Amino acid sequence: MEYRKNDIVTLKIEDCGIDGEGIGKADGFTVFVKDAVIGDTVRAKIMKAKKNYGYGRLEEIITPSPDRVEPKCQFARQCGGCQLQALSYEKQLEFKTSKVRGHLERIGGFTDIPMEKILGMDQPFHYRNKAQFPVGKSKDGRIITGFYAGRTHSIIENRDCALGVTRNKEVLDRVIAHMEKFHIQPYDENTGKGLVRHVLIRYGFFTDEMMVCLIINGEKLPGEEALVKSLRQIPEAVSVMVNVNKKRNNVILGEKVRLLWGQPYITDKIGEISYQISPLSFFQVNPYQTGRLYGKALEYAQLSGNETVWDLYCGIGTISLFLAQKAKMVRGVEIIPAAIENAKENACLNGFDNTEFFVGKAEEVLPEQFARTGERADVIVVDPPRKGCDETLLSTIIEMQPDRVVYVSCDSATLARDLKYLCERGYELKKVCPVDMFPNTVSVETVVLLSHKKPDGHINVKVEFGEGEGKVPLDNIAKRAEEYKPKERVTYKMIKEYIEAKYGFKVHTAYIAEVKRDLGLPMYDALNAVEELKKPRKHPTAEKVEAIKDALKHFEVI
Ligand SMILES: C[S@@+](CC[C@H](N)C(=O)[O-])C[C@H]1O[C@@H](n2cnc3c(N)ncnc32)[C@H](O)[C@@H]1O
Repeated sequence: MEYRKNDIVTLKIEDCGIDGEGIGKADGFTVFVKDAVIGDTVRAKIMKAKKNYGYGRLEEIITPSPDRVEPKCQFARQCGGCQLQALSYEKQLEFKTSKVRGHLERIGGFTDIPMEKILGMDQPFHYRNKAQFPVGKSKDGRIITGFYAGRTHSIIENRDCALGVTRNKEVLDRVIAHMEKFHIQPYDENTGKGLVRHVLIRYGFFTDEMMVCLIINGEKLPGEEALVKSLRQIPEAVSVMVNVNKKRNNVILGEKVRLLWGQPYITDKIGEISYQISPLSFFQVNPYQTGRLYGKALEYAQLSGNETVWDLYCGIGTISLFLAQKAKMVRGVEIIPAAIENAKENACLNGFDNTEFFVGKAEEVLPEQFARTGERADVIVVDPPRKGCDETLLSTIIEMQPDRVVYVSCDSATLARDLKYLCERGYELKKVCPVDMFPNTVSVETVVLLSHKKPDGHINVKVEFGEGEGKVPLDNIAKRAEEYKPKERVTYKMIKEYIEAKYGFKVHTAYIAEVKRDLGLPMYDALNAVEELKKPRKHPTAEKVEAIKDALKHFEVI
């Protein structure tokens, strides 16, 4: 049956989408319902309808799922941060495990997946060591801070997020009081006017050191000394900074930082290793789980002390130093120069002399170094951003033939794509362990061990097809051929329709092509492609990039 906009449907929710939305069917018509969880029976109003599927707004929970729980945060439904707070933690872990498994099966083509039990948390709240609160104004003109409502830039006022540290509230109270006292205006995205854009707070869970950094649309903040005086009353404060961002875009941090008081970093520990973390550094946000994640990477690396290891996409050297405890030599590569400075400092701070760090793109540094020295690696660890590894890098790994590859991933779709590449060229999937770094959200981290298949000789096998003893039945071949049949081609039109239905905006073909290119997906030459563009090409906004990636995931392209 086909449904139209504004129709009301009753559904049993049977599945969970990649963004945590409930999925159910009404007379064969699939409906995605935000805020519905598996096991609920709900009434939903169709907001967008396509031929076979639509998007519904939750109107009523007729029978709640046995796995439904009361969200800890009163803003859980409006806020874009926690998509799964209404689902029991046990079921969240099941959802994440099946998300990873699904990607490995569908995108990677793996069948027997050596999956370990997901590493979850005992207390899945107040785990974030970093928070970035946007600052704005309420309808009645008050200065407010909180979080953006899902897929919008309107602020839900909340100084007490259930995922952040409880100290955040005191910092925000003091910053807002300072802004009111000195008549400082929050930044307005629409006009580009106003000063304070965000408040960034970082907290060292194992050292109790706190950094407060105000991101401002200017060089100076009125009453800087008074602000420092106020924030210093918080016993954990060790650093007060400003970050200058005058650009009119969605990127939170600018490049320039200025110290107002204290030290330009906080220190925190993971296991036995100390790290200095500055406002711009990438550092995992869940320190409890980070130790377990890195511990798993170290376990998979199987180091005895004689190995040469590369840690690619190394950030401030977090995994590198963990590995350096047990390896002969660790070489890290990272694109951000400041992070490499931190990595070197962190190596000194912890007394390691068996590390070396390179600034640059992993896909350029590794082939260059391999060509220059010819030295192979015993183990290669990769921890790329969501888009996964560049193909040049993967082909260099194949050439270098390390015994083991440990892949740490924050996006199981691109992970599956990259594993397929490596496993088609001599590697074997040995272990997969999902780690819940972000409870109550749909994200999941995964650690994977691949080992190199070393042929120890050749045997000749004679195969006879047909029926009868010792013969391979032709049915099996037909079955396998069916499995390998190419999937329906996903067209740009399908992607555009999906995005318009789900997000309510249109995306240009060129934008889809750009995202595909960035993800390293195969591109086909357009017949009408021109060599030079008359006008420089515009790029999609972050919101459109996310929508396109979502559509590519939906159609299982990634
Ligand atoms: C997911 S983070 C991992 C950082 C680190 N391993 C950790 O656990 O803290 C990915 C890192 O890759 C860096 N990066 C992004 N593209 C890169 C590239 N092409 N080559 C090297 N590093 C890159 C980012 O700056 C970021 O620090």
